[in-house]
Amino acid sequence: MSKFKLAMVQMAVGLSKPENLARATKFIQEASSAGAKVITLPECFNSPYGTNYFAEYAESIPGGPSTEALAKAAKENSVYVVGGSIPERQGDKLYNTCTIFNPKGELITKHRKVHLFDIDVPGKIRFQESEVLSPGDHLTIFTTPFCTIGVGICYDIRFAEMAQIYANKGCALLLYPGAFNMTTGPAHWEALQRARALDNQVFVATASPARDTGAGYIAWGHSSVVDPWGDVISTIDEKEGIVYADIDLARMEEVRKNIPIRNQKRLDLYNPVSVPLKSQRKDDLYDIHQ
Ligand SMILES: NC(=O)CC(=O)C(=O)O
Repeated sequence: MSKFKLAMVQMAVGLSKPENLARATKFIQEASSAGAKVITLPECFNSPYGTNYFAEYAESIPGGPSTEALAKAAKENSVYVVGGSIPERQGDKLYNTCTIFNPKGELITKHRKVHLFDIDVPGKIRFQESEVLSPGDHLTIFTTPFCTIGVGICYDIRFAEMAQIYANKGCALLLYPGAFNMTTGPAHWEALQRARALDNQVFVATASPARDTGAGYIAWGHSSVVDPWGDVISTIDEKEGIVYADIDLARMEEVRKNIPIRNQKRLDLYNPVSVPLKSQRKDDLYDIHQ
């Protein structure tokens, strides 16, 4: 199938976990009714985003109320659900984790944010996820009947090498649940999506929480879908809503044919960042769900 509808959910996230889960479920139903086959929630959709909240809202995966709600919603609506992220607890460690469900409601894989959001922009924003979270150690790819999809969480989008590996491994779509803020959002959010799309001639899509100006961390919003030409083909402002896009793989092939950078790389002059050869990597570096 070369065409399918993608939905990126920009939902309000508050202090009540049950209300957040009910909202996510309602949005999944709505997107499915509109014909979406792959539905993505925002980063930290079950909890406010903040290092002071992660431990309180953390769950084991699977087994917690958030993954149970997503499994049920995926099954009832017969859709792929890319569950934004939730704080995950395993042993004495916490992770920022995206769970991915198939249309039978089965958890097929999960992505733990591999690049933790540790920044300090004086006078603007200081955020140190590593004070409470541990980083993941896998890149995450899953296959659907529509296309192969690579997953990153928010800050992961800043790392071009990761996206390039996904593209080299056959991903046509990169999904980044994310929560940029009022400093980095206007400056970098769209530029990074367009950069990753242009570098790799793939579709790139983001899902942010809706903006809550009363929150400790104010999300930028502006969930979007960018096509392999670098055009923003669907987007939203800061309020709640769903961003839909028809992902047409023929468009990707056309762009790749028109501007064939993939066949023009001077690998004799620079090392490929992708390490697809088994001999060059640890066997467990990638979590690829076929
Ligand atoms: N919240 C993040 O992980 C990333 C972010 O806001 C940024 O890179 O800017």
